[in-house]
Amino acid sequence: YSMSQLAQNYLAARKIGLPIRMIPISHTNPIWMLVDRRVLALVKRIPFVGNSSFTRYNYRAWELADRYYSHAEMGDAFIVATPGRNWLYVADPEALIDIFRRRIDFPRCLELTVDGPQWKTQRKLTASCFNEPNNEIVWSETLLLAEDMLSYWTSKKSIDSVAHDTRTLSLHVLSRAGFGKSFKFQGHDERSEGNPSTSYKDSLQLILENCILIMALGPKFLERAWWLPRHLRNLSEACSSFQKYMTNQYEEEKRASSQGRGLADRNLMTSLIRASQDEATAGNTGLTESEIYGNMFVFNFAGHDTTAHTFTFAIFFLAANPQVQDWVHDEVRQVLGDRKSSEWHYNEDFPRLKRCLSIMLETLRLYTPVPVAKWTDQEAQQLKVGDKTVVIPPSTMVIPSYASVHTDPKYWGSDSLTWRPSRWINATESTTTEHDSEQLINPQRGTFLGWSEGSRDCPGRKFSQVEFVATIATLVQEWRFDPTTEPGESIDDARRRVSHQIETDSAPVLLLQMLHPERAPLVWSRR
Ligand code: HEM
Repeated sequence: YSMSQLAQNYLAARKIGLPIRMIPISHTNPIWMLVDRRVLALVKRIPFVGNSSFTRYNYRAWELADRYYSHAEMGDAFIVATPGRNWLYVADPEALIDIFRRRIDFPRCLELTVDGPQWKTQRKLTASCFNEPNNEIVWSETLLLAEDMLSYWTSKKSIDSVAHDTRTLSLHVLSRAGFGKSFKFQGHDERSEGNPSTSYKDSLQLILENCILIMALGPKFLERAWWLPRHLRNLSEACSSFQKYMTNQYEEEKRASSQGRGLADRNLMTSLIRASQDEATAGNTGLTESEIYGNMFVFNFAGHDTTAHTFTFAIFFLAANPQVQDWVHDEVRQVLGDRKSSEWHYNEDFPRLKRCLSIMLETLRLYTPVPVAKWTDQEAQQLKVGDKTVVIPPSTMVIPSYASVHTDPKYWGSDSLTWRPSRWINATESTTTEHDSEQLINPQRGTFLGWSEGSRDCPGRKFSQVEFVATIATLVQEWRFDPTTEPGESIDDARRRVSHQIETDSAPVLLLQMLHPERAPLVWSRR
């Protein structure tokens, strides 16, 4: 059956007229996904078979290892025919912009949020909550948390919990900027077991750690199933306690607004309630209570691991590249001097910390955490790729080749595979100070898609940038960090080991992440 499906898909792919590669197993087959890398590592050793489309394309996220090579061989678009669907990979910047623009023609394959006209209302309201007052909250809360994280890290001989601690930081920033709830940072060894049925933070943490399970089983099922194992019952308690918290917030904001005053705090939840009520007052459709809860869940889900994984990659890249640490440190000293973080100002300081931001951009360029998959759904679609127009049949996956456009030497130069944040900075004619003459470059449209593009791009882009810049500036202002050395290893060897680990031990779990960052502990020393 599989082979006949593959043959049919191959014939359909031939009609499109683009280069084709065939793979015998669908790379999204869940059983295959459990063993794909292990099996292929064995197959690679077999002479003649070892180097084939099967070993090259038949696993999830092969794009990361392949970078721009397949597109260099086959051009800006090619098809991988599988027994499931045909997958069209596109690396032409203009065609990509066209795909992102045509939201209806190329919908997301897996919808996290709603789509259609309902989406339009929701997006308008949700986007309005990601505003400058909220970014200011992100800035000040991140500074407090990053300061505490740094104190924790520098109080230890070495740190092997970077990934864990940056997840805590990102969760706490979300709970403050999302719901108005502040929590003190607790490092990996300081964390006490909380009670998810009474604590808002513990319930949110448990929910985010298990969101796929919750989505698969459904909160209603969990609620009714008293016979489930303890862990799942805890999860159910966390869902209801979190729901209670959201209901309280909702009622409070509604009360405040019916008395003609909004809550002073412009967090995402209160802003969303307010925006929705304004919309209803103007005679348009606002959001229902459950739509507000749904959106808050999506904000948390979408803003947690994305930022935390990016932090982990960036911190390990910095540990492996001390010269880049010095380069960012220079900027932080020029912009912030000796000022304590309580005296840093979002409006004045954040826009000047361009080198700090370039660390994030360069990390996302090479390790883009969120894969975006579109498809043609039930209709055939035309797409212009270069000077050729192709007709893509229904039910074809359409994949923006991030890993290719982000590393193609055509756009990024001959060292495109090297992590070099300074590529994002251009020095222009000097303005007031030497540092302020530096500007962030604007890459050619369609060649950098870290936060996606078009009407469904990431509304949390600036939120995540503010969080990232505030953290990096805090970490490098007075301290430097290096990998610990293993017996017989020089510090340069240790740095090479960390670079190698980033390259070879990163893969998608839910999102792309470093798989075992704890294997490379870091040590902190004062500058
Ligand atoms: C490094 C950090 C981040 C990266 C790389 C990132 C990337 C992305 C990407 C690529 C998408 C589009 C996904 C798709 O089309 O399937 C997206 C969507 C989204 N992101 Fe982010 N994101 C980040 C941080 C955040 C944060 C901090 C928040 C919120 C606090 C957030 C909220 C959202 C939401 C709500 C969507 C869905 C938008 C819609 O469907 O209209 N993101 N993000």
